[in-house]
Amino acid sequence: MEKTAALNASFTSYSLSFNKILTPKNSMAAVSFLASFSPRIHSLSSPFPSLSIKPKRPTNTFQVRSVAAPTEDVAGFDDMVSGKQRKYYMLGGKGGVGKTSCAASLAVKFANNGHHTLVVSTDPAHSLSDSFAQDLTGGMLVPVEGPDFPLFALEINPEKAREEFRDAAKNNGGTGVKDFMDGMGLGMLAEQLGELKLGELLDTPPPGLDEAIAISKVMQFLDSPQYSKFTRIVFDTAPTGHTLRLLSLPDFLDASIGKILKLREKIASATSAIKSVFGQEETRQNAADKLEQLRERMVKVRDLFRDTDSTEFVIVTIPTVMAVSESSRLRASLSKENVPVRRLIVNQILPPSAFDCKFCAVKRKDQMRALDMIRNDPELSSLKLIQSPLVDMEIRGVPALKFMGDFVWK
Ligand SMILES: Nc1ncnc2c1ncn2[C@@H]1O[C@H](COP(=O)(O)OP(=O)(O)OP(=O)(O)O)[C@@H](O)[C@H]1O
Repeated sequence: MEKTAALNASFTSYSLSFNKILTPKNSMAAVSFLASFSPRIHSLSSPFPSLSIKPKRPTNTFQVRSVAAPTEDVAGFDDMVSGKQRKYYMLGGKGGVGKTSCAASLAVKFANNGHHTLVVSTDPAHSLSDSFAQDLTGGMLVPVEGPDFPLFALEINPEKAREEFRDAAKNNGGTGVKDFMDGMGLGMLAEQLGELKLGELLDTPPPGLDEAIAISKVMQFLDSPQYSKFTRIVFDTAPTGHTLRLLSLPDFLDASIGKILKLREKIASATSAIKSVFGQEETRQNAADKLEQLRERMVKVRDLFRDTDSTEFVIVTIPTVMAVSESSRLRASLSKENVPVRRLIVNQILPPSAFDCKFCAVKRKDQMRALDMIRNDPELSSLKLIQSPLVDMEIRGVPALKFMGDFVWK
């Protein structure tokens, strides 16, 4: 009975209805996490000065109090949420640091604050479904149940799409390729692939083709009027390497298409007289126009990712030397690509404790060293630092994501 009562733990100042996800086991875990923010410990070493918990007397309910602190507005969420113009947030970083959890919690928070929100995963190893504890697979927009305003999720599997593309190329000698590429919003590229025999290159795909398919699919959705209502788009990106290819691809395509177009012009001027005799001039012109359209679309994507007014890349990391080093390189690459970065989430920081075991004490020291490294890193020190605690339960499902969102996105 006592455990059942604990299930009803109420986290009042967060207005958190956590009951749906609490089992007797993890409810105690939640309680122990929250209890670790006791005011006494907080005054010693808490890296989260705005949080403290005060267990109520013997009533089996717990209360998290939000204590006013100068750095209360750590993430600057008010700024992120304000305005109805469409904004894009891309969350990226090293594998396993918590990108999906941070992206999903941000999407839930946007949706709970009045935005029609879309969360997109471009990571071939998707975990959005796991994070939301709902089946979001299928490559289409799927509504997420729970938030106050509509939240949709889209899991794109670029590698699978490429496989399908390659199979279509083999089986249908090109026609199936066009149908498939049309479906992906890349019909004009298919024509070029056919004409230039680029299809053969799929056995050794050009860098970034997977990401091209991912971008193209998202743009296809967002271009259509029925999706114009989405005012916040959150990308849960693949680990660092993929992300950088994704960002540099529009430039790569822009350059290649530019070259192809020039080449075509030269060939065209030499052969147009002959071709027009055989009635092929119109087809050639049509294909060139479509290629130009693709180029323009990619330029649009590239500009979007670099638009400081509408786009922001949020780096997620953990307090280890390796992760911080990778984040620093990522920031440098993003700066080179002119992608706006303002925030750095340091996730999975050990919560304060008065009684560290030897393991925890060593770990904590390591984490503090990594945090110092961030403060002294030329690429990272200027970013808004968002510190997110390691919680001793799995963050799964909308109520848990809301819970995480409330301490990360303040
Ligand atoms: N602050 C946290 N406290 C405790 N567990 C966390 C925290 N953040 C994330 N996790 C857990 O860590 C695991 C990995 O998180 P997540 O899937 O969000 O990472 P990721 O960076 O997206 O991983 P991948 O690179 O594999 O896609 C999950 O089990 C998640 O619940």
